[in-house]
Amino acid sequence: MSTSASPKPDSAGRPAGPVIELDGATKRFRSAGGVHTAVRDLHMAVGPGEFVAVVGPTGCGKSTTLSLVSGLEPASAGRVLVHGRPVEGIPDGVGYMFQNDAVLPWRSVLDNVAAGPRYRGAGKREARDRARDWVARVGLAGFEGYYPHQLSGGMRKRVALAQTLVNEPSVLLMDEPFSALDVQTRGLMQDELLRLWSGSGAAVVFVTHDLEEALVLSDRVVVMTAGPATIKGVFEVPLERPRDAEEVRLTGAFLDIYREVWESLREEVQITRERGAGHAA
Ligand SMILES: Nc1ncnc2c1ncn2[C@@H]1O[C@H](COP(=O)(O)OP(=O)(O)OP(=O)(O)O)[C@@H](O)[C@H]1O
Repeated sequence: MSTSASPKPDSAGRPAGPVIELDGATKRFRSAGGVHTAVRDLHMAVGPGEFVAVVGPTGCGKSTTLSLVSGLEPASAGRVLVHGRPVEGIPDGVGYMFQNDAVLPWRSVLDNVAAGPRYRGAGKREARDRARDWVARVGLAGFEGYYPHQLSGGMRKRVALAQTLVNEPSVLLMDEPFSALDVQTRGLMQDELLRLWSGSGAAVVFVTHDLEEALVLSDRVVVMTAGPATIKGVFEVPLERPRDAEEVRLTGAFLDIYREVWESLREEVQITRERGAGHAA
């Protein structure tokens, strides 16, 4: 795993080294049925400006891993660090995007995007100026006054992207943000994300069921085992940037890395399916 070590603090005065670090992180949930281990002994480091995708079988613990980084859930054992500091609550500089977006139906596009900066203390005018800029950057100039119900699914996702990026996160956590979109819109959003992320310096952890999506977007793919999730393998993605989401999947290099990662993932998917069949029997 890359640690992108640099001897000096970054421009925001943050410590050098990985932006995200999981060091033996484990999460156990207590329920009426007893204690359930969701993720176990995770070791992972993500440097500034790195894009890491996490894939694994259904229910293995991918979302739980993101919850540990975002501070939504405390680790039961091990350490989770963001910018070199232990995560206690939601760390500064973290932005998220989930499958269900946080676009509020009663607010216009502009007000939805301006809400984050307002909440973080920006004045009304500054928040709206920044929001207007991001609305344009995600390709929605002219739609500032529209309400979410007047937008297509893809446009709504663009609003959600602007809502997240307007806060200029140094850590971007994405949990299947495009999985509800049709295939074409999904490809467009993948391109859009790559364009907006490139040069932002943000460290991204992107959870997806879709291995193609993982490879199109990331520098590295982390394959998780059937639950409780631990890291089975880490694969560097040898595809040049900038990438075109539609074109890159047709290249020989893409097919080679796809086969290699799928070989690893397939075994875990199979284990999960067999367990499911066992439960159904
Ligand atoms: N708050 C919670 N309380 C109890 N169990 C939980 C909680 N959150 C998650 N789990 C359990 O932890 C395991 C991992 O769940 P998680 O949502 O992290 O998996 P996932 O890989 O993201 O799933 P999917 O692929 O379906 O999105 C599951 O068995 C789930 O039921």
